[in-house]
Amino acid sequence: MTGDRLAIEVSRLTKRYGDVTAVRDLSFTVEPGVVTGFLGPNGAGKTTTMRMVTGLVSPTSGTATIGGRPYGRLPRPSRTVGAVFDANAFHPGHTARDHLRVYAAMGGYPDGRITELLDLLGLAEAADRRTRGFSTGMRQRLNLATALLGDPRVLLLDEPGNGLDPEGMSWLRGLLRRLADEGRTVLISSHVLSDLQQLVDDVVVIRRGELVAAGPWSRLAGPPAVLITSPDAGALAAALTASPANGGTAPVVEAVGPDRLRVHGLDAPSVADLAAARGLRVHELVTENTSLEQLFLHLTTDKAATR
Ligand SMILES: Nc1ncnc2c1ncn2[C@@H]1O[C@H](COP(=O)(O)OP(=O)(O)OP(=O)(O)O)[C@@H](O)[C@H]1O
Repeated sequence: MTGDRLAIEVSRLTKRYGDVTAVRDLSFTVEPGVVTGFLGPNGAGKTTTMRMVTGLVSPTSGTATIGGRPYGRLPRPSRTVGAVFDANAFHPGHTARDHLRVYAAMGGYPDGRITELLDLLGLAEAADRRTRGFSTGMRQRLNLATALLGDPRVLLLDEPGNGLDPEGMSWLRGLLRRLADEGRTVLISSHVLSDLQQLVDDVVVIRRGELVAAGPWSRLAGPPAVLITSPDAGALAAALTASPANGGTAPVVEAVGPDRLRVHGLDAPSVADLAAARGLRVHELVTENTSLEQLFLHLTTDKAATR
């Protein structure tokens, strides 16, 4: 399947466990060639959804397909989809190489692939050590190596950054970026939103099993705000709200301190020009991008969810 671009399609997926509805009527698409972040508070249904996509859990209703087919109907599922769910699923007495040998034998992959992956995942030196002494970061690397054995076109990783130090995170970002650039489909869940921000192109946000938002991160984040410090903040706020921006609507101005304003709907040069035209003093002007964390909190609080 080398070179295939396979989207994941989740359509009206529902999973009930007795009285608990873990996932409810959930639909979204994960595109190939980009890294998609799967976000949601604890218990939102991320793992259940990923398990349904990989055929480990059967849906109560709805479908999940990869390249148009359910996981169970893919011709060679383990060569098409690599998934990581549990960072601790190793035999403690096995070395990293033993662990990969077992999985390589099951999938019919050559031994050369093991050495290649131990190198790629930065585990060459630890290859012959028993996994019982592995740090969480090393376990994450070994899990990823296991998922990559079949050179899959689709990767589903549940919290792959857990336990990685900043250097490990930066390495993981580079690796996932490269895999996506090769046209693979990469879906990762994470709690550490600041780590994801520098990595994801698209996001899918769920809450209590339901979709809250999905799409390119840059679109969901919206245009940046402008943070301005001015001893003439009051006069500047009045001038800004009286000035229609490009689209004809006035910018929204928020007071964030006695001499600080946050301006939405007008870019930094326009704010500066307007202040200069009115003879108002500006001490500081900063463009402020929405963080993934801000968007996440905005989308997953009760107030947002009941809109
Ligand atoms: N096998 C199961 N039996 C009963 N309830 C379950 C089962 N698996 C998950 N649940 C419930 O379904 C809901 C969603 O759980 P899930 O693990 O999918 O969420 P999550 O978003 O991955 O959470 P976390 O970020 O905490 O891992 C939770 O209320 C959980 O308790």
